[in-house]
Amino acid sequence: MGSGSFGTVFAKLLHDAGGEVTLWGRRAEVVEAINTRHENPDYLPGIELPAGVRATLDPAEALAGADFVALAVPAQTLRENLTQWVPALPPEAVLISLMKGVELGTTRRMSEVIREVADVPEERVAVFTGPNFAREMGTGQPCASVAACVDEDVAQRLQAASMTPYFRVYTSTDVIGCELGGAVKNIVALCVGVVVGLGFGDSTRALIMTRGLAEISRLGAALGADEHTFAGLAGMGDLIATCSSPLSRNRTFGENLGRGMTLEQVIAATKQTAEGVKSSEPVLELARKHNVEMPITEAVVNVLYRGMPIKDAAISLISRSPKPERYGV
Ligand SMILES: NC(=O)C1=CN([C@@H]2O[C@H](COP(=O)(O)OP(=O)(O)OC[C@H]3O[C@@H](n4cnc5c(N)ncnc54)[C@H](O)[C@@H]3O)[C@@H](O)[C@H]2O)C=CC1
Ligand SMILES: O=C(CO)COP(=O)(O)O
Repeated sequence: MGSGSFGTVFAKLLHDAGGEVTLWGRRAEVVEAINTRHENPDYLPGIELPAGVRATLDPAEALAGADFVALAVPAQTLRENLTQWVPALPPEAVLISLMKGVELGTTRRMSEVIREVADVPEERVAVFTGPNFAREMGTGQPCASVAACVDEDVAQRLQAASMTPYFRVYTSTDVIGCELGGAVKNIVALCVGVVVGLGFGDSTRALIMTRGLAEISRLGAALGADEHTFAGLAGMGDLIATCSSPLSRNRTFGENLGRGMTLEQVIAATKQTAEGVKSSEPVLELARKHNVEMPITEAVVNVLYRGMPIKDAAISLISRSPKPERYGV
C-alpha cells in the first residue's frame, strides 16, 4: 500500500520471492506506468519491474485476499490512510510496517499506530527494516533485512515470503528495537548530513554515528528493546548505510542545510520522504518522557524547529560536560 520508492521495490521483492503481488498507488499516472511500462518513472526510473507486479488505484482491489499487507506511505499519513483501508483489510492478514518514522503529536511507533487504527493484536503486526536503499534493492544488489514480530512464527512466514537469491532476511521478536533503529537513524543521518555539508570529514562523521548509536540504544533500553538489536541490521547496519550514502534523503537534507540553504529551500528541494525531519520532535518528546538524554536529536530539533544556528548547535554538542563513554547506557 503505497507506490513510492520503497513500496514499489518491496512489491518487486515479494514477487521475486515467489509471491503474487498487487500494489496500491494513489496517482493514476504512476499506476498506469507500472502496469504498461513496468517502471515507476517518478520514484525508480530505469528499474524494470516484473510484469507480474500489478498496480491499482483501488485499495479494496489491492487488499482483497491478501495474506500480507505491507504499508509504505509516509509515517505522518499512515493514520489517515489506514483508517480508510480498515474496512477492506482481510481479517487474518499480517500487517507489515515498512515505515521508519514516529508519529507527530502521539509519539507512537508505526506498529502502535497500526494496532490502534486496525484494532489488531500485536501478533498480526510485523516490521520489515534494515539497510535497504530502494534503488539498490531494485537492481538486485545483495542486501539483507530483519522481519520482526512478537510472534516468531509470523516473523518466519514473512522471512519465507521475502527471501530471494539476492536478498537475505533474518527474524527478530524485538519489534520495538527494530522500529527505533529505523526511525532514529534518520535523525542521526540528518546530523551527519549537516556535518558533511559543513565540510567536515570522516572523523566527525564517525563521532556522530557512534554517539548517535549510543542515544538510539539509550532510548531503546528505556522503552524495553533488546540492546543487541542495535548492533544488528536494523540498528548499526541501517545507521551505517544511511549516514554513508548520498542516496539517503535524510543525509542529503542535512547536507543541504550544512551547505547554507535555508530550511524552506531544503524542503522545496526534497521531492521524496525524509522521515527524520518530522520524526525528530516526537522522538525527542519520547526521550524526555523516559528521562533519556538524546543530545544529537535535540540539536537537530533545535536547528530545524527552534531557529538555532548550526554553529551554536555544533558548539552545544562538542562542549557537553565530560562523561565516561558508557554514560547512561
Ligand atoms: N526509499 C527507501 O530506500 C526506503 C524507505 N523506507 C521507508 O518507507 C516509507 C515510505 O518511503 P518511500 O517509499 O521511500 O517514500 P517516497 O517519498 O518515495 O514515496 C512516498 C509515497 O507515499 C505517497 N504519499 C505521499 N503522501 C501521501 C498521502 N497523504 N497519502 C497516501 N500516500 C501518500 C506518495 O505518493 C508516494 O507514492 C518511509 O517511512 C521510509 O522511511 C524504508 C526503507 C528504505
Ligand atoms: O532507510 C533507508 C535505507 O535503509 C533510506 O534512507 P533515507 O530515507 O534517508 O533515504
